[in-house]
Amino acid sequence: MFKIEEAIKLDAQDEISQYKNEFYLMKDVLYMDGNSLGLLSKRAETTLLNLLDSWKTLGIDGWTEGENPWFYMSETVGGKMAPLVGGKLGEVIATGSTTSNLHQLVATFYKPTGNKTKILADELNFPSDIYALKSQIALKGLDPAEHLVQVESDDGRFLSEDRIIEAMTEDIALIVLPGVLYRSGQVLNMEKIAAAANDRGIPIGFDLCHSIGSVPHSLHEWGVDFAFWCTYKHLNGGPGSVGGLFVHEKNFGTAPGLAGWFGSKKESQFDMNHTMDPAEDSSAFQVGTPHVLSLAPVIGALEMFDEVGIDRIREKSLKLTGYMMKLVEHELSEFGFTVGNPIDDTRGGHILLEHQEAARICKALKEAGVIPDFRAPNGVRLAPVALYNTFEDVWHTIQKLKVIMDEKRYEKFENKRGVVA
Ligand SMILES: Cc1ncc(COP(=O)(O)O)c(C=O)c1O
Ligand SMILES: Nc1c(O)cccc1C(=O)C[C@H](N)C(=O)O
Repeated sequence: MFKIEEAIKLDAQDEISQYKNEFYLMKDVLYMDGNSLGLLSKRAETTLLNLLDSWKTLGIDGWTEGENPWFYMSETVGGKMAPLVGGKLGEVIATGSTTSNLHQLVATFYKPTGNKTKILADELNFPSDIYALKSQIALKGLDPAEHLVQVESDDGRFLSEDRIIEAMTEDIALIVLPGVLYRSGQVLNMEKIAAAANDRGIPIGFDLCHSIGSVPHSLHEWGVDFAFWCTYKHLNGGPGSVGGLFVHEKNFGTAPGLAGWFGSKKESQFDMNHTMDPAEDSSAFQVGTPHVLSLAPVIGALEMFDEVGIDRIREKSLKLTGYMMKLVEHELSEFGFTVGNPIDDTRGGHILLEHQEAARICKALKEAGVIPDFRAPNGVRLAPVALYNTFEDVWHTIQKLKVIMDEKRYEKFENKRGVVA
């Protein structure tokens, strides 16, 4: 069970193991950071190079000609992401970044009126979301200290769905929550939470940065009003690759809070009228010219999700993290780690090991050829990725961590994070 032979056996049983050959794996490196920046695949590289070629050979005509006409790319890539979030065609658009999409969606769906003026969030979400929510509240002339309600966590790791639902009181005008928590990897029961929000008539949106490409979603069926995400983590779209958003078709026709000409109907966009004629679907929530160079690699990266399907990815991901947790328990029990992720199937695509020396343990792991990431104040996140990591990678990672702990190799580093952790 704990010997390398077990890892070799598990790899031999893995039906999607061939996909690791699609990626540029770094030499002598065990890459466990797909939840911050996924690796480059050959297909993503190809679609990026093809895009450059279309610019080279077509110039301005690249907007409407060539393999992937730029004018329609946001819609076509959105369509390819739709199965990953359980959206219908037209409900998903590739655009913006996580934070800019959140701004767009809050500007659209946050309509404080009468006593209903507050936004419900949580105290564990990624800081950028909280900054955006506070600034949107301030833009309405309201005080964020009073109008942002953050559901508390008992242990700093997990949120209780029941507590979230209890906080959906009369004064809540909008709800924004993560699908998977960025530190602990807890998968929130989005279906249950969305049903409660729908019952109370409160618009609800989810940040899917850590869940898209890692866990399946059925946003349309669950009645979620909107969602937003990045494509550079589990989708392997590259640093700064274009993000995405979902708007449920029940909300089509809602005027975009932040308007811009790329939100227009395609056929009238170039009429140059000063009265906007917004698209009838999620396209309406685009603002300016798409960042086509940062969108191009996403096309190739998504092909593999289409071929494999999110259910098989989730199945392997759970096996990888399950195997990793067993090894942690067996090999690292004497070194003072606490497993900070859910141990059952409500964990997402990574595990979180908490330790007071976490910052320098991460540095020692990097020195030993393992790429983790550190999350303040005490977290080592390890994300074995279904498309390119193996069970052997997991085995070697834990063996290396054991040596680091056993020989206290982390002691030569300062217990302080780097500029980009
Ligand atoms: C959950 C979550 N929300 C928001 C962000 C911010 O995303 P962006 O920099 O793409 O706006 C990140 C990561 O960067 C994240 O993990
Ligand atoms: N977006 C990032 C960046 O620009 C640099 C380094 C890391 C990131 C990340 O995405 C971090 C990620 N949101 C997290 O969960 O911590």
